[in-house]
Amino acid sequence: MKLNIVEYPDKRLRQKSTDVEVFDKKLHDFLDAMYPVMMDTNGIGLAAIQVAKPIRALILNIPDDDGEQPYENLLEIINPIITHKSGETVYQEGCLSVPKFYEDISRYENIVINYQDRDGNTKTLEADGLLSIAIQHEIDHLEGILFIDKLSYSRRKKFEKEYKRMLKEKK
Ligand SMILES: CC(=O)Oc1ccc(/C=C/C(=O)NCCc2ccccc2)cc1OC(C)=O
Ligand SMILES: [Co+2]
Repeated sequence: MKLNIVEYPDKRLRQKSTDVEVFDKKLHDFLDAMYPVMMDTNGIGLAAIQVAKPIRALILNIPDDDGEQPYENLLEIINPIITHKSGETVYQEGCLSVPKFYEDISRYENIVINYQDRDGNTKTLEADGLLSIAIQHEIDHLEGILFIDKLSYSRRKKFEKEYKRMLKEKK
């Protein structure tokens, strides 16, 4: 199945995603189809809503020390729940649905999540660093929240102006 990335300001990105209930081949095929979409656009994280499927599923492949993203680093996180969060960290985030924009966003430094894998098995994951940031960024997508929503009023205004200009140039 060919999946295309939905880009801001498309209203579909604002939908709240619903829990995955059935862990069948259809789900597996969809997760398999998400992977090249993320990897072909230099992504490190992608939520299902970004390919127009409002289900609580996200994939991550955090680059390792030499910047590689081997397939075995792929994380498929379904129905995530954050059970612990602490500390604070700031990172310049980007998003495949908001191309060419990067902004400093504050997130929790450490989180623990419960989630299910593609077969419905419940797992627990403790994360810090880039993985923690990425998980929080992607879980926001499941609530219809984008990283640009976290900008101050003035920074958001600046973003909207620049983004509108970029959209006009694209036409
Ligand atoms: C031109 C452009 O838009 O560049 C990009 C922007 C963002 C991205 C990917 C962003 C991404 O994977 N974000 C996942 C969430 C996340 C944000 C910050 C830290 C961890 C995880 C890739 C880009 O490269 C291309 C070719 O699109
Ligand atoms: Co994103």
